[in-house]
Amino acid sequence: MDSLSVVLCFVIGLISFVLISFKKRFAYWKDRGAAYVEPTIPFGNLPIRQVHFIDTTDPIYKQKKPGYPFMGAYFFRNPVVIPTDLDFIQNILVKDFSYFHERGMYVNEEDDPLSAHMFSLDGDKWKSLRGKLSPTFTSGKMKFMFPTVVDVADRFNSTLSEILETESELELRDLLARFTTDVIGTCAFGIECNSLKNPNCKFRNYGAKIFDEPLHGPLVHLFLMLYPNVARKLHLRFFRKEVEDFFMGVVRETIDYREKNNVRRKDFMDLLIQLKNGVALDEHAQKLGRLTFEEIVAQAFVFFAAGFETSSTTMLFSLYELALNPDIQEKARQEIETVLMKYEGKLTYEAVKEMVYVDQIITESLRKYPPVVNLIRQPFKDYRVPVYSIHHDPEIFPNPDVFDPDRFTPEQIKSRHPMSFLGFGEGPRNCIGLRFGRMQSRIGLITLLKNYRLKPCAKTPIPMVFAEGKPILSPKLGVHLQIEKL
Ligand code: HEM
Repeated sequence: MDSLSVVLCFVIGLISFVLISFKKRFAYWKDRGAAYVEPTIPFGNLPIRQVHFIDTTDPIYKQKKPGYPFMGAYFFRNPVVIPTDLDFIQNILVKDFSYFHERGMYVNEEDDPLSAHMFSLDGDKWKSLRGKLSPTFTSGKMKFMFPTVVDVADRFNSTLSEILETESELELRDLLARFTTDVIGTCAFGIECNSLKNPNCKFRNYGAKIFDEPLHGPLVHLFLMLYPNVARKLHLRFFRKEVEDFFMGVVRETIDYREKNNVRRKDFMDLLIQLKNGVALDEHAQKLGRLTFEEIVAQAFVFFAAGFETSSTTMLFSLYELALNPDIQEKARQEIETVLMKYEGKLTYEAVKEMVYVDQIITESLRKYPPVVNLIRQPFKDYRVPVYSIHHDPEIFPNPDVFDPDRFTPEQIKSRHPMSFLGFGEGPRNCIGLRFGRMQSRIGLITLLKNYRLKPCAKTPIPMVFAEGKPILSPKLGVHLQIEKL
């Protein structure tokens, strides 16, 4: 045989080997009698072009088959479960939680201490942190932080009103991200960063870097999740070093200052410092040991990362829908005025709790535009609960494209399956910051609706187009609205 024939044989052999191995792998769901979507080599059921995360699961969910609790799919060569039945989802998230408590995210404590935060950690470390930090999110603690959030909202309002002296149409995505950055900057780090007034505020710049300029592209992210041990050996990080240095520096300075000057404030940092010093925050809470400095930084960081963009996009989509639905906007404004009159014009914790229609608007916005579009659980296979698809399933929410806050009256909620709304996830691994997220979104919305009327303008994206490749559901080109001072 000449050398060309040898090379040809080798190439043909290699291709045959790869094809047979893919074929074998792609028989996984068929062999088990599951309902599945036919995969293609090499991406499985993943779309080839750069897409939003919705597109990784929604086309599969839409092919769901009656009588089957899930659709089998493949992300590259890996079999993935896309649950389609709400009882089955309840088993995963709640009833069988003891088997489904892991997310399987990449953590590299040594090279990248920020990655060791509660969202990514699994096993005993997650359990211990969740136990330690749950008492920081009780309704009592929310009441304690409420005045701090209202102060930030007041500052936000006065800066916005200054901007509106010269402009009437504004892009709101960045503006609202600045508001929630200021809230979390104040509540998680105790830093008064008026990022709205100061566009070069470091908190906003580093916050934007986390989501808008991730260190790696989607392929490397997948590599980190699929081969974490190799990635750790290669010392691969998840977050940029400069982001780590910034957050480490801020937390170190804050703790040093507070401990030296005996400063106590109504914020998460105060609660985290107490945990560092071994103080049990809740009489019922188990004493689970102290938090180390690195653990404090990683948790303060995740409060920031998980808390600012989720809440700002919740407000953003709510305002977008209110601008398109002036009747709903007026009804909300009337509720705000009526309740405030009862409380002598003061935005108190109790007043906000009474504004139930505003809360229904937030929930309806989270239904139509859930910031986290898939929930991940990884017992032994990858499970992706398709939140966006469930929220848009006409069998669960008739006319899903219509924005209707009345879907969330107590009677309507009772009439549906408990797993039909998953905006904050469900079960013991749901969103720990749910109360805080709702609180800051309510305060922000109330402040804006009380003082301004919102209308669509020529630049408003109708219909909404989502940004591709972003972990949090967000509009592609921001949301421009016309804002009138009342
Ligand atoms: C409207 C605002 C928010 C939304 C829609 C939201 C949504 C979510 C969702 C869907 C999850 C995953 C739940 C699951 O897998 O079942 C999650 C987890 C988490 N969220 Fe939020 N979130 C919001 C605000 C916040 C805030 C303000 C904080 C912190 C201050 C926060 C901190 C976290 C953390 C630490 C986790 C991981 C919990 C764990 O693994 O134990 N979130 N969030």
